[in-house]
Amino acid sequence: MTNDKPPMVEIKNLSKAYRRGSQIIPVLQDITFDIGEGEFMALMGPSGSGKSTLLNLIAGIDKADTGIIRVGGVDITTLTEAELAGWRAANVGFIFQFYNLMPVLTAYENVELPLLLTPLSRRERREHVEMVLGVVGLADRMDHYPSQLSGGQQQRVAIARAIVTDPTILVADEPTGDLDRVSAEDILSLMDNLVHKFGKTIIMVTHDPRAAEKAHIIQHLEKGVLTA
Ligand SMILES: Nc1ncnc2c1ncn2[C@@H]1O[C@H](COP(=O)(O)OP(=O)(O)OP(=O)(O)O)[C@@H](O)[C@H]1O
Repeated sequence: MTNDKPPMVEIKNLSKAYRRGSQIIPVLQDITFDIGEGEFMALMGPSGSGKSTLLNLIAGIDKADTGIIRVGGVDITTLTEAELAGWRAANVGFIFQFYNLMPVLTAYENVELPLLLTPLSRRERREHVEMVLGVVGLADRMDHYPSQLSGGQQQRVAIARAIVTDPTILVADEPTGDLDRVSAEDILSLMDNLVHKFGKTIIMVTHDPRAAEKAHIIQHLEKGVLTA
């Protein structure tokens, strides 16, 4: 795929180690790659190879030791914790393996949650929430609680919540890991739609080869080093 725009995500010479007492455990070593706008990337690799750590760095949840992470032109490694929190809220949509919905809130209320941090009026929030619940095919389930929804439907609500603020990037950590094959296919088609119809940029950690097949690019990590 050719793309003459600057990359949506630029990662240069990124390294990260965890310290346990005097022990230093290298987790990511000298990682460099780009992700274009509207691309769908899968991160694969054995357990412990550093996939979630890399995803968390790109999403601004964790801090790199060295290197550059530019997302939408902003080098997030230079931001303070407070700036990073604001940046995350405005720029990153999260999709988790276990959905992470609030059980006491309806589908509508779960999706509205990130908008409560914005200056949007109640009416504007309603328009946004109804629109994204329509995109994920759950317009008729708005008043259901998570416990009244299937796993696949809960993941759809979580995806609606991730896109409702129109973030710069979507990060997904094993989004199909808790789903049966049919629901997993369904969620992957939805993610594919977000990329093709809405131009979203997605970075997804997965062990599932069928999930990776949907992606445009697959990056393999092996003991903290990119191998492809
Ligand atoms: N907070 C932490 N403190 C110390 N070590 C950590 C921490 N988080 C992760 N690690 C270590 O970093 C390495 C990479 O972990 P990471 O979760 O990124 O791997 P992964 O490829 O996502 O694995 P999995 O597929 O099992 O989720 C592992 O050796 C892990 O033990």
